[in-house]
Amino acid sequence: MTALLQCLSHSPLIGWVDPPAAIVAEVDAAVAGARAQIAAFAPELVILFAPDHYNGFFYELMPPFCIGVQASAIGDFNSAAGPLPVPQALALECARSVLADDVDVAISYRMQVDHGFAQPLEQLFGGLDACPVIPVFVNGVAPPMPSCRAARRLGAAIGRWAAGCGKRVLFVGSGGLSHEPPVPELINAAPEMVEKLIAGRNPPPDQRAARQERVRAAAERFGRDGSGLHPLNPDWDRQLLGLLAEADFATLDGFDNEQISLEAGRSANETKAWVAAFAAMHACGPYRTQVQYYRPINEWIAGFACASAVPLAT
Ligand SMILES: O=C(O)CCc1cccc(O)c1O
Ligand SMILES: [Fe+2]
Repeated sequence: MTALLQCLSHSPLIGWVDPPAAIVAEVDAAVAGARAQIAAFAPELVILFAPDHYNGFFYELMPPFCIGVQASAIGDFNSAAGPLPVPQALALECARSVLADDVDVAISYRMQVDHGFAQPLEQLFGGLDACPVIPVFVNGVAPPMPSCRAARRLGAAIGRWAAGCGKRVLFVGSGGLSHEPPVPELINAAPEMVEKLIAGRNPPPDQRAARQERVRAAAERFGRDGSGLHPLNPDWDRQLLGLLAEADFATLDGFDNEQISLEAGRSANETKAWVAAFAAMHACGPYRTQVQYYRPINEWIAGFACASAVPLAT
């Protein structure tokens, strides 16, 4: 087996605003299963698709997609901080191949990433530096956003490169599913916030703390009585999981960003990281998907899912 896929929702609220212990235990068991499957596979390279939440990417220059050639995690909430072990030559080779395939992607030699990247690496590997990783930013938060179709085409191009790179590759997708946490928005923002969204790298600690406290308070309320935020949408989540499992990229290509936001919350656009990861896996051959876990978890503001995929022919 030379390819494996693991997708999972992220939430920085894990450990901050938790659902009942039995639910936390369910998620822990699902993640432990994913870890064991990955350990048995022993990946030589991780290609990690994930969004950002105005921690590393800003409107000063907001690409739809970006491959990190050098990258570090900023450590928001309680996520790990520090450099990611990016194999530079491989990341460049990947970018070159994708661009030669007529799929445009930015590259960065100073990519900053947040919990969207750090959390899956911590959950699946116990830390940031366990395995070489090519981080791929997918803009799932800052409008105007790339389409599902563009995410699928990016993933497929990366998958075609990965299929020929001679390594055991683990594709990881991070984010979603349905949710709408209180991420700031450029539209209607006050001038001070506008500046932060355009050029807000490395904010002072008190500003970061205030922002995190806003998210925490919203999660507490949403967890208590389901109020204050766009409701999670289990039907939408299950439909998405079904389409990914069936590799029905034709239907996924037809998803519209506005419609996603209306039905499943604005941050459901993060699930393009899943679409890209599954498309990459699909480029390596037919696969079989296992949904290891799903539950809408208000306390974490997330339709929370774990799904893996293995090649059919093994
Ligand atoms: O950083 C932020 O402000 C948003 C944090 C956040 C909360 C819940 C679910 C998420 O997927 C997420 O990213
Ligand atoms: Fe997120």
